[in-house]
Amino acid sequence: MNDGQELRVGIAVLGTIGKALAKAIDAGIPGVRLAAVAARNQAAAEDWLASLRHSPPVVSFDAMAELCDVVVECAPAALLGDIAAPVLKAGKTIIVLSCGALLEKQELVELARVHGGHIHVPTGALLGLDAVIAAAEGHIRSVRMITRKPVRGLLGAPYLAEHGIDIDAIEEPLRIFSGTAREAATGFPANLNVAVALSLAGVGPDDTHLEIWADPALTRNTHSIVVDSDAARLEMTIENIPSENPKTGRITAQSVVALLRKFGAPLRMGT
Ligand SMILES: NC(=O)C1=CN([C@@H]2O[C@H](COP(=O)(O)OP(=O)(O)OC[C@H]3O[C@@H](n4cnc5c(N)ncnc54)[C@H](OP(=O)(O)O)[C@@H]3O)[C@@H](O)[C@H]2O)C=CC1
Ligand SMILES: O=C([O-])CC(=O)C(=O)O
Repeated sequence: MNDGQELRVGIAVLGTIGKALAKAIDAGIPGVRLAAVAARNQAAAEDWLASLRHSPPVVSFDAMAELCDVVVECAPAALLGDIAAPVLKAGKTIIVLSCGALLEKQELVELARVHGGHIHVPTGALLGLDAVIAAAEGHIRSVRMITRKPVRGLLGAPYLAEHGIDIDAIEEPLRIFSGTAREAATGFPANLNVAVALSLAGVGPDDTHLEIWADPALTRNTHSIVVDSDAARLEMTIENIPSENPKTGRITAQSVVALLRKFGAPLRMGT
């Protein structure tokens, strides 16, 4: 925090989630200020930001770590290390949406530990992480998730090309993947962050089982989870309305807004 105890937030980068977040912060979250934004096309970003009430500077990832207390990573997964490392080296907090990439970047957790920084994975497009985290304080016997997505929410995933799976013209639901959250993170880096978030909250990426279905009749990204533990059995489903990016549910940005609001709130709900 700076002297005024105002939380200075940075957004990296200005895609679908980034823009929704920038608008929400600009509209007003008590105690929170949009202090900087990173984007690869500086001129386009400055153009877009000019419509905000308070337009922040467009800066590099390194400068963002200096200017902000908290940085929200909402970029392609391949950029996670470049965005997070300077933030963590500065002992600050990074909110990570491309959490699938964290599995291959465990050194970031060590950086956070050494420098007193924090990595926060929000609930994002999922539900129930609070209950899964609580269940993990006891013994979880199994975690299973079934994801069903419209075809356009899955197109472009490397797993499809690697396995010669063509979903363009399917007319019936097709199971395209069955495996662990870790395998899904590699095969679907832009589509299944939620499975990795669930795994990190619960029993880890190698013991969290996942099926992915492409369903041409669906309009929503749907995740159904069953957790069996010695404290509770959880059964939960979320049907996400896609944003402008068909891979990304609208609720994802709202999850981060809710988290930022919590940082400054006298009454904080949830685990
Ligand atoms: N944890 C969760 O629950 C969820 C996580 N996600 C993840 O959040 C991340 C962001 O999602 P979303 O906002 O929908 O993604 P978008 O595709 O809408 O935005 C990505 C942005 O990244 C920019 N970009 C691409 N390459 C570079 C680069 N080399 N340097 C700087 N910027 C670059 C693009 O810029 P340009 O406009 O110039 O092309 C674009 O603006 C993704 O990794 C997604 O998988 C999404 C949903 C849920
Ligand atoms: O997992 C993701 O990255 C996104 C997702 O499924 C959703 O928005 O429903």
